[in-house]
Amino acid sequence: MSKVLVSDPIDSAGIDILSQVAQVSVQTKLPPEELVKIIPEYDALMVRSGTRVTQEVIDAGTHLKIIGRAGVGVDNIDIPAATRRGIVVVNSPEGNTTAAAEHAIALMMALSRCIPDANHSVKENRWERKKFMGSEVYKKTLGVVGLGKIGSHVASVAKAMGMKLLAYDPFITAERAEQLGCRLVDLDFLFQEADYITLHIPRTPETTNLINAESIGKMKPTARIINCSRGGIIDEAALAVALEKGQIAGAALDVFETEPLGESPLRDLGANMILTPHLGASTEEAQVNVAVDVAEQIRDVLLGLPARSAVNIPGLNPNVLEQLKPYLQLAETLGNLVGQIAGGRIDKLEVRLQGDLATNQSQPLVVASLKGLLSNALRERVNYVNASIEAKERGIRVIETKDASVGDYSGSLHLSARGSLGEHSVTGALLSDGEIRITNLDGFPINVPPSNYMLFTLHRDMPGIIGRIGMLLGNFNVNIASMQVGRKIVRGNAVMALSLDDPLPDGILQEITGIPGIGDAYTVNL
Ligand SMILES: NC(=O)c1ccc[n+]([C@@H]2O[C@H](COP(=O)([O-])OP(=O)(O)OC[C@H]3O[C@@H](n4cnc5c(N)ncnc54)[C@H](O)[C@@H]3O)[C@@H](O)[C@H]2O)c1
Ligand SMILES: O=C(O)[C@H](O)COP(=O)(O)O
Repeated sequence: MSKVLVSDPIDSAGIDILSQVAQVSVQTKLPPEELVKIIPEYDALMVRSGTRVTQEVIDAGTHLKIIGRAGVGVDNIDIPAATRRGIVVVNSPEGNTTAAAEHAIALMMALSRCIPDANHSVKENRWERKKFMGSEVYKKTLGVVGLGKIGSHVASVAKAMGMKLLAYDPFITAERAEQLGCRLVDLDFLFQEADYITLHIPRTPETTNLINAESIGKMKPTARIINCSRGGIIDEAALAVALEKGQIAGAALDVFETEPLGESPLRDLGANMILTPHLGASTEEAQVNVAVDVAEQIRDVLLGLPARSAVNIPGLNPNVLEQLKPYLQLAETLGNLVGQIAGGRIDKLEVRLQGDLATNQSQPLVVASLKGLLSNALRERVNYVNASIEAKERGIRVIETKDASVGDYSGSLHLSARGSLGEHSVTGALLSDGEIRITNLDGFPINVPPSNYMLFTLHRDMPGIIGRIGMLLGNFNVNIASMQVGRKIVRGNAVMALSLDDPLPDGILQEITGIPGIGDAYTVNL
């Protein structure tokens, strides 16, 4: 039975799902060295933001197939290290969107009405009505930095509260912003005009310290900043100085450069600074959502099924995956086949999507073809995660082409590989029942299903060849399941494709190529 380590607090709904297929061990607050020590035992690791999944952890996790992040941000996981090792990393891109957006709104309201300090004051037996004079958000301008899932939700709630909305997001269109009731503006304009600035962006080199002394200097003295996205996007020292000096009116932070927040000047500020301990996703609903979402994906991957929200499988978004699922197996089979025929070191692979298939995204089929191709050398070590990297490291040049013209099949996939045994090509298609057919080999039309053991010959189309091959295989006690010849002209060159019930014994290829008229022969195991 597979083993899953859960190293952060995860809702029991997720643990129940994992327990259907695996032995689950929940061990939170593990010191890093302890995690490295125990991780070799596990097939899967499930975390939130509390566990740092470093390269050391990943390298030690020799059995790891999947790392699941029950949440959005995967910045605590070394994704390149996981990708190199072929470990799929999944997250829950939408499970806590509402929770995080509502927390941002809650912080904005708490800031505008001094709620935390007023609460504290009453509990301390004071009644300071004058001290906690608030300001309304109605008709104020909210600047949303990052108009993705959470930013959009915040915008729609703020709009309902009567706020005017500005947005900065270099990756969305003005039309999309308009649909959300926002005016897309440049960052400086947003800083200058906004009464409230809310951040909903990932931490990247571009966004690190986006809010700093200089950008704060552009803001109104009445401006208030909310950060419910990632620590490090605000220069905390600069913010503390600005609040101390009254350069801006307030800030509310849920996330910090270092978590848990250690010694910090932010702690010394008054009602103009609200701090929460990374609570954006901490609602009962969000925790069930993310736990179920990620546990289901871990379960599926452990059962050999694809994950719907893998962050390190390029081009495989859930919708595309669903649509292309039958073709992925076709691509993998053809990749495997052409890899064995081309043989040895492959330096070029052309992947051509033909007919109806040409309307699809090619990337997933390229990855699947590479996985099949490389499985000859790398066996189970190659998967959808690392196939492209492995191909690149082996110097395989990949050419993707599309040809919308329809041939014998409405949609087909053509692979051509150049290897140490020459350049070979194979085409395949799916029948209406989803069955795979190999429809062409090296330009010769055939129509054979793939099978475990296959033999292909390139020969002269002349009497006696088929019989002699049949005799030879019979002598070696190899049973022929099906046989087909593909030729372009009578008595010209031809291809023979045989599906066999038994593996071909060593040395038989030499005897086959010794038959007069046979040029080349290839054994293929699919
Ligand atoms: N506090 C919490 O507990 C909590 C919970 C969930 C998510 N988050 C964090 O919130 C952030 C937003 O999450 P999301 O689900 O909305 O992500 P998302 O990917 O849906 O949206 C992010 C948006 O930021 C935009 N963006 C990227 N770089 C930008 C830049 N340089 N300037 C402006 N915009 C930029 C993107 O175009 C995108 O629209 C993430 O950092 C996520 O990790 C925090
Ligand atoms: O990226 C996220 O999903 C949030 O930061 C939530 O993190 P958490 O799961 O540790 O609460």
